[in-house]
Amino acid sequence: MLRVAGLTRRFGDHLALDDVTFDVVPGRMTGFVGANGAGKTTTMRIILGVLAANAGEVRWNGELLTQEVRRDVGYMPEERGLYPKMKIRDQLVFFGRLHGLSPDRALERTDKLLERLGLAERATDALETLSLGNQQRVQIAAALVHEPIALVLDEPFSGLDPLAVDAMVDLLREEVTAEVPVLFSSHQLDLVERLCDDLVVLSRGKVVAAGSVADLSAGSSTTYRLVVDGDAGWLRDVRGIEVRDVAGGTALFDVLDGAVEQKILQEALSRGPVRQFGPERVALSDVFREATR
Ligand SMILES: Nc1ncnc2c1ncn2[C@@H]1O[C@H](COP(=O)(O)OP(=O)(O)OP(=O)(O)O)[C@@H](O)[C@H]1O
Repeated sequence: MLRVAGLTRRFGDHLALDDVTFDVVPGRMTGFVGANGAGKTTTMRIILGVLAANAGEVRWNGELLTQEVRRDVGYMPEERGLYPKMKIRDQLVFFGRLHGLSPDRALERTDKLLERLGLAERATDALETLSLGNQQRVQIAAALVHEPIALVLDEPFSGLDPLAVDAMVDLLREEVTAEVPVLFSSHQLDLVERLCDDLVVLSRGKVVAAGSVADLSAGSSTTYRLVVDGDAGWLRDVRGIEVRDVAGGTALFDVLDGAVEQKILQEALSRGPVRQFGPERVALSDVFREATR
């Protein structure tokens, strides 16, 4: 597990990170979201040791993250860091070697990744001759080539077309299944909602929400939605709930007494077909807006 604990970073008078603490757990994909300037890139740079913190620490499986272990973390920096004139296969092999792979293994991994990312035919082309989206695919390959123990990816999906997003998502899911903790930042909340198991929301340098996407979007679990074919107005006479809204067959209500929920379902079924019944979920964009207000 990757643990970020109490990270604080100042740039002059500006407090960019204020006691930032969260975990990136193996077998789970963690989304890192926050408005422009919230401190995501700064946090990721500190994790990778590119930038120093004023206070706090980064731990890997309980131990302080050393430079040696950092070498095994896959990183996709915001500023992207590839060589424009170098052939893409050569540079991926180079990065694999830099991180300690044997020449054979580096080549094997490179060709597998190029194949998976639909770039096998471009293997001997210089990076700069590729479209920006394809350059980004090479960038993710560079983060993955050395079989990293954890992945820290700064905006890996920005600028990608839907097919490239899917190819990258498949690759990342394989890493997650192999118990590699994955942290990625993104402004695309729909993508984050689709992909992530866990979420960390940063606002002006502070963690303002963290936890599983399921928990964060469960909202107030006492608010229920009922959708029936007939009129749901009868709910107004039920004790133990507070009706928020009824429009035809659709009703939104708060359960004040836990036991009443199943009785309502039975009553609704006895009156006709029930199309929907359960706690109301909150869209991630609303969770984000609420947390960063
Ligand atoms: N090298 C630096 N010198 C001075 N200020 C910096 C430096 N790097 C970051 N900052 C400031 O720290 C704050 C956090 O920036 P950071 O790039 O980490 O945010 P972010 O969440 O990644 O934003 P974005 O979504 O726009 O990429 C910002 O106010 C930024 O201006």
